[in-house]
Amino acid sequence: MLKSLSRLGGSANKMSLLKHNCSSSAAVPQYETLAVTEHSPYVFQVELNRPTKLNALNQAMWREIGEAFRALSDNPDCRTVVLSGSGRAFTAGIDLMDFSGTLASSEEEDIARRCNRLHKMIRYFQDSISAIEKCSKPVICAVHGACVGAGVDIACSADIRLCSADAWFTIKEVDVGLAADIGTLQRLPKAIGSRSLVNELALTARKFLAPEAKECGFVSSVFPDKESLTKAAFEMASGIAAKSPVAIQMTKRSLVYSRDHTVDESLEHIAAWNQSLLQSEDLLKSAMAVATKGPRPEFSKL
Ligand SMILES: CC/C=C\C=C\CC(=O)SCCNC(=O)CCNC(=O)[C@H](O)C(C)(C)COP(=O)(O)OP(=O)(O)OC[C@H]1O[C@@H](n2cnc3c(N)ncnc32)[C@H](O)[C@@H]1OP(=O)(O)O
Repeated sequence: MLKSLSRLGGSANKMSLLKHNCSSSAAVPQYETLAVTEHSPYVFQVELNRPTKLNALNQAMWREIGEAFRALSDNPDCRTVVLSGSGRAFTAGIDLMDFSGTLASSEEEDIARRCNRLHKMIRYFQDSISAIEKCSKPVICAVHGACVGAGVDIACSADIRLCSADAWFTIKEVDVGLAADIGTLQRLPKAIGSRSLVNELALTARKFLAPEAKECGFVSSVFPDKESLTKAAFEMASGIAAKSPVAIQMTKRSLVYSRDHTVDESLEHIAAWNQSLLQSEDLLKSAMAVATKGPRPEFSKL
């Protein structure tokens, strides 16, 4: 087995020597409503950071979530992201004061122009939250306390959801006179098994607590408190970050693609990608380490 692995890796080994540690660290941008930090090598944290307003999403936060996840997607120093909230809640959803200001229109604005503006605004908010799903790096969403409205949109866009025992969720939109339009109605039915439960939660806006979130598969684990949740989220993130970034990023890409396509389309999708990625040095390094029971390999930045 080792002989055939080394044949496979002849050119990959040379490439590895040339490329190893060639790329330099990129600076982490600063944000008004988010705290973005490099927690440990290759692991970043994005913290919603308006704790006095329970991390309600104002205009700046809508903009910055999109900006931050697009930047992390392109940042070779980032391999996994933990997304959490500062203070006593994950988020209380859209900032209702800020939002009512956005909805107000001047008397000169006719219906067509108002519709045009609102359509753009909705698409802009959607793009911001979709940037989490489109981020090439896995995003682990760690929810504690309230997760309301737009918070559920955010959680639905993450790859892995964990929560603390005090977490509670509500698809609150119908209670504030809205049909949810930022992704929950599109993504939640694909995240949990029961269509009836999705419909019930969206139509009644009733709270669901951590045990129910776990039981229905919305979160994969519940931890006793925020501290243990955060610790577990970072342990998971570090474990993922230690693996081949080629393998991890392609796995995320394939999982997201497969959710929205047929099995046959998805098999062709991964075959088309893997005809290139099977030639990566990461495959050789990882397979060698497994075959020789050797130490975990280091991987070049991606
Ligand atoms: C195009 C549309 C795009 C997106 C649409 C998204 C839809 C949604 O997100 S719908 C959900 C909207 N959010 C809500 O309805 C939640 C409102 N908040 C609450 O119900 C409560 O705050 C709570 C989450 C149950 C927590 O209650 P409590 O523990 O008693 O804290 P409070 O004293 O109420 O709040 C503390 C502080 O935060 C401010 N705040 C809370 N939520 C919001 C919010 N959504 N928008 C703006 N501000 C909020 C609250 O006013 C307090 O601020 P003070 O300055 O201390 O008064």
